[in-house]
Amino acid sequence: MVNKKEAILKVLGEVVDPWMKTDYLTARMAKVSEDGESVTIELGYPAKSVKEDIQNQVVKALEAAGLQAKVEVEQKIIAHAVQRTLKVLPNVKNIIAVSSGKGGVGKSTVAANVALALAAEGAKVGVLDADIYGPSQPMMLGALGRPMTNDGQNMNPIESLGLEINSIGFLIDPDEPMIWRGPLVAQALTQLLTLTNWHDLDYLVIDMPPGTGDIQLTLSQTVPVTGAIVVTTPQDIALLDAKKGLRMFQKVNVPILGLVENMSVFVCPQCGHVEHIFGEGGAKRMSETYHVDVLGQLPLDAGIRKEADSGAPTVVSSPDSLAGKIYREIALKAAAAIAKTAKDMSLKMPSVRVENN
Ligand SMILES: Nc1ncnc2c1ncn2[C@@H]1O[C@H](COP(=O)(O)OP(=O)(O)OP(=O)(O)O)[C@@H](O)[C@H]1O
Repeated sequence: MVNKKEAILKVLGEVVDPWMKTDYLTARMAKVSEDGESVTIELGYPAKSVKEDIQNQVVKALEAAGLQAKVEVEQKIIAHAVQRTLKVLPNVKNIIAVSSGKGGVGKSTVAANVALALAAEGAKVGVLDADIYGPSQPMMLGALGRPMTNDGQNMNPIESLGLEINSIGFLIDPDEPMIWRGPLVAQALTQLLTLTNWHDLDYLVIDMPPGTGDIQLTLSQTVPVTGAIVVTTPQDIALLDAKKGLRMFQKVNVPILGLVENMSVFVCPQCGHVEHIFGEGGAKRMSETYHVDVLGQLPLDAGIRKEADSGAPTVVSSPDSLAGKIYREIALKAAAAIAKTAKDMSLKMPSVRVENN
């Protein structure tokens, strides 16, 4: 006779997590007590807003199989693997690079909203503004002032809207043209990353400089990135650039968490008419060709611009708007995609030392 624990595990092997699209057994997220009286689902992504749905989903699946148990849903975010030649930072579990093939497609707006959405789901989140050409995170996130230092070497991030923030904008003169060469920029950004006193972050969202030149390539080789989000607009030319971005990350073995298509459609505020101003279906075609997910498609929306430019992005100022909902879905899908990547094993591996006796 099959005991209760085994029967429950069999059911959990058929219940698919809505964000990871994997069943709880395969994803190794389910724990069942020996007597089968209690079930714990340990999510690898922050999920405050969806925990209850997941709990109901599991309870219902068990009931349908004639089983009853106390079901709890918890979240435990761990560090995942980065490029083989690099090490995960000790105080940042996962780094998400938000990049775009060209400027002005809404990369910084997506980065800010995704960071806020992850924080709203219960994660500890930081933002590193590495966009040397237009550091806009301090303005978008209302992060005023300059990072202070206690020891003359490390900087304390600025705190705003529940996030820890540091920006290259604090260190450069925004009125001076940026003429640094790639290696110098990468060096400055790596220092900004490692010399900031991040406080045990689950995710650090990096707003990357736009483009796919040598600065971006050097960064993708020197910053320990867990996964990348590529932002694009539907225009063909932006998509061509986005393709270069995808290939760049694939070349350096950084998993692509997915694509975000920004300014996808225009919805007329007067009559509700939907217009595909910049063409239709580009991100979908690209996702099929490159086998990457589309995390979300955002409309061209005056609210998004106003909210971001006034220091309170959509996720905090209109969380229940359509755009707010799309940003939250993008963040959940990206975090779930990270949860599916390989764990960071570097702490578990003994360090090898060769000694001459
Ligand atoms: N979906 C949207 N609808 C309307 N306006 C938007 C949308 N997304 C972004 N914007 C606005 O477009 C402008 C450019 O966005 P953003 O700064 O995020 O782009 P970017 O790709 O980071 O540019 P760069 O890399 O050149 O700094 C901003 O004023 C922003 O508020």
